[in-house]
Amino acid sequence: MTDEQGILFILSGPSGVGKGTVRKELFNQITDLKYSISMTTRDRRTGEINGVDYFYKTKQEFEHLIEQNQLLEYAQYVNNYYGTPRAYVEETLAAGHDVFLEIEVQGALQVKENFPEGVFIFLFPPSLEELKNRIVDRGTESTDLVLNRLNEAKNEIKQMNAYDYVVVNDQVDVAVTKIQSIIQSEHLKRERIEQQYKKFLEDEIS
Ligand SMILES: Nc1ncnc2c1ncn2[C@@H]1O[C@H](COP(=O)(O)OP(=O)(O)OP(=O)(O)O)[C@@H](O)[C@H]1O
Ligand SMILES: Nc1nc2c(ncn2[C@@H]2O[C@H](COP(=O)(O)O)[C@@H](O)[C@H]2O)c(=O)[nH]1
Repeated sequence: MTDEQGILFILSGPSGVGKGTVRKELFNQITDLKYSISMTTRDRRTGEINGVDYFYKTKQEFEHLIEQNQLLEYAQYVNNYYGTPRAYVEETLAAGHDVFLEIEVQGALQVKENFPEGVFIFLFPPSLEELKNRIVDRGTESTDLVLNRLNEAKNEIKQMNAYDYVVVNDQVDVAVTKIQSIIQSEHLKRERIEQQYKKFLEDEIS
């Protein structure tokens, strides 16, 4: 057991619930958290930057990454691939930094199998009506894609029991404060376990 490894935090929840908005505000408050930039085959939206919002890949490039086992998890979500680069996450955690993933539910469940010690947070909408308004008002998807994403949302919400924490995103600042508290308490929990383990080893030697 070592206290050098960082903690992996996974934020997921339905499209449009506000994961990106909450994550960006969280990163304004906590500067020593590292964001894992995902790979995707979806088209770049206006204003998005390759290497900042995502690494944009062709389907062929993405499937090559899958074959090379370079993804910690990946999912097909509404006709596109999305995935987390394995090397960045493993190397950053090993260097002692916390890593933050913002991913959909199928991918989060894969991470849970490989990294059960991760901290899984589900961001929940105040209502389905509000979720729909947020996706529509964002204006980034066609009507068909909004409907596909809302259908996915219902399946995703059914799986929120698999998460360690559920945070309602009614007001962004309140959701951010709750996630900050989760991060702090997870650190305290691990410090206490570490101390108990060290004490156990000392007692055993003496
Ligand atoms: N608490 C909130 N109250 C009102 N509007 C919000 C709130 N949080 C986010 N929004 C708005 O909802 C829309 C969707 O937010 P955002 O893009 O962050 O969602 P997301 O979960 O990251 O979506 P996706 O999974 O599709 O990337 C944005 O227009 C954002 O400004
Ligand atoms: N399984 C993964 N899901 C991811 C990843 N990166 C983002 N996402 C999620 O996909 C949907 C759609 O995203 P959008 O940018 O097209 O709106 C959303 O829920 C994202 O959180 C990933 O690496 N793996």
